Amino acid sequence: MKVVKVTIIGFGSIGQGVAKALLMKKAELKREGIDLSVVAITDSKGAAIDEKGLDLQKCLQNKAETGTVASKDHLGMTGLDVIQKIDHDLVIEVTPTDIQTGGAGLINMTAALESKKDVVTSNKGPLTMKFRELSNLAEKNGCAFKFEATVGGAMPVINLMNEVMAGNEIKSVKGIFNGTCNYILTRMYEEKSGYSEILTEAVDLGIAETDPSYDVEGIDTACKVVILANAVFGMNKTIKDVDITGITNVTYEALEMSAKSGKTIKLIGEVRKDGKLSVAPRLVPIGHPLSVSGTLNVAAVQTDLAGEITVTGKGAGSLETASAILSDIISVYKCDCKT
Ligand SMILES: NC(=O)C1=CN([C@@H]2O[C@H](COP(=O)(O)OP(=O)(O)OC[C@H]3O[C@@H](n4cnc5c(N)ncnc54)[C@H](OP(=O)(O)O)[C@@H]3O)[C@@H](O)[C@H]2O)C=CC1
Ligand SMILES: N[C@@H](CC=O)C(=O)O
Ligand code: NA
Repeated sequence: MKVVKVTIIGFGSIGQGVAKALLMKKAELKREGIDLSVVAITDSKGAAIDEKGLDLQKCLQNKAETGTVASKDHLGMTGLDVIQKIDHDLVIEVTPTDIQTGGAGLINMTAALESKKDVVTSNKGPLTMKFRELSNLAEKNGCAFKFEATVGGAMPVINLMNEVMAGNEIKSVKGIFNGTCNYILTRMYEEKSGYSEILTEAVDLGIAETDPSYDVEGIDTACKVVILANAVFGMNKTIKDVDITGITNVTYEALEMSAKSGKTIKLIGEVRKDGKLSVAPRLVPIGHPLSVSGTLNVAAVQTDLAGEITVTGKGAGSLETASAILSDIISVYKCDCKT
């Protein structure tokens, strides 16, 4: 069994979730013929490196106790340094989403693919800005580029439409793609309060974006709509192509009035085959498949052969999102000629 050498770039909620999932699933992965060795982890302060394989439990402990995973001798070392200097096969890129410049994620993914490393990511910024360029680079260099975790967290949606439902024409997809907004709308109604009070709870749960205005202003949902449009429908869209309204103007009174007529308000993202992309709060009948609560996400996919398929699952969260990353890793290395 070949050892797959891995780096984790970003060690916040998701990076730590990945480390925990790898610890929990080591034996199962080996049974699938996959022996993963994490040789470097970085956060904003530096890196931990061991070319023979890091002790993940120790890395989690160091992060909890000192605020950084970095060892004293690798303080200041960046994700890019690690990608360029350390011998490895797979980059798990989980730095913050930045849709202004693509952030460190775009630099890291480009460098990884240019040096023929596989990339698995939950970072939406680079895919929202440069999906086609990154996919082409991966193809040109024979690398895997997998991103199930970028849309709907643990909820299978990209691989569902591209792989499991192969043969179907996908006509449209719509649903709830932001766990933070769904949690806030659910809790606002329960607590009779405004969105800003509940936002703090979502931040504490580790589900909000590093900049939570991305969540409540609908930008995060718009990123996911763009990724679905490009990765599933073969479009070439950016965030400028999405009509976006967030939840900042939704009040408790509006939720209460909707409930009186048997409806609830949900932030719905939609991709239509005619190219129309939208994000907006919409009225959904209580009990309808799209009226899921809390951090749940949901996607209703319209197809020509299968009709409507609806999936739901945790759209955010540390271990939940790590599960989508793990399933992408397994799909790359199980029965793969690379190993
Ligand atoms: N949280 C969730 O439920 C989900 C998140 N995502 C996406 O996953 C990604 C990670 O999210 P999450 O873990 O919640 O974010 P966090 O803010 O919790 O963690 C981000 C991590 O990246 C590190 N970091 C920041 N800048 C850099 C940099 N320039 N180079 C290297 N590391 C850097 C931070 O360092 P430090 O620790 O030192 O601050 C931190 O470790 C984001 O793109 C997000 O959109 C996707 C699905 C669900
Ligand atoms: N902040 C996002 C995290 C997952 O993409 C959300 O709340 O859905
Ligand atoms: Na997903």
